[in-house]
Amino acid sequence: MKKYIIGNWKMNLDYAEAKSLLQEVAKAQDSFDKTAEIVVCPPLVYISVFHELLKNNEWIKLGAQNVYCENNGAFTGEVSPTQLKSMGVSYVIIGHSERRQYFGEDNKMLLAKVKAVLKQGMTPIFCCGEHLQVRKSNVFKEFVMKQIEDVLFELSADEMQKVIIAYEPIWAIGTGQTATAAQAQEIHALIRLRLEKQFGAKVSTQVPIIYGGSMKPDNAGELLGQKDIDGGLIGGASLDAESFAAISKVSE
Ligand SMILES: O=C(CO)COP(=O)(O)O
Repeated sequence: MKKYIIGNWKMNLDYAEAKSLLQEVAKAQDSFDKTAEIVVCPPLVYISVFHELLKNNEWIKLGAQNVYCENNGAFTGEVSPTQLKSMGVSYVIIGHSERRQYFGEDNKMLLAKVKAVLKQGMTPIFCCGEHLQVRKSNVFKEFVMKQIEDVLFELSADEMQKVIIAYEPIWAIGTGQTATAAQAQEIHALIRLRLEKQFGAKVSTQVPIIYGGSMKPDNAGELLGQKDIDGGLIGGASLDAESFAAISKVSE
């Protein structure tokens, strides 16, 4: 399966910085793995300018960090799937732990968002992952499986095969403490097994399961070398064009 290298810029960079980072990434094309799908998810406010800037660029795909579940109406401050679609967005991150934690997004909302994004022909990147406390309690596997079952098992097999799953252990996000390749692979394999039981082998082998949490050029090789790790959702290291490119390259 093709590797997915996805940069989540979160709420970082002013416009001048964001534009110059995008230009640096575009200039570094030769340093990226040509066979990987490269996606950048800037803050929403830059999406329309990035759409323009990427007009003649075929290899960098545009992603959004969030979306609302309705296409239009009186939802002050929200942005809809159709609006993102019209700005050339192909990927949408849904259920990032920061949105679950700080904005109280629950399973019902996440399912509505996943469905709304699929309806517009965009790819949801559905995030799951446990807190340190849960990891220590030893029920972390059940916890992560439940996050997936509660939302994604409401989809049809046809819908499911159009979703990317991102496993992001919360204790590894922005902490510099990455999961070991074995820890990540263990959960990825389990997710794939659950997908197979629910949706069949065809779907389970097709759904990309990517890892996020302090992925850097020096640990990406081992992580991306695991059988069930199909890419990375990269925060901090995606804010530097060279590191972002290097992460894609180590997986070649
Ligand atoms: O949350 C993440 C990506 O969505 C990971 O962030 P870091 O790579 O900064 O740990």
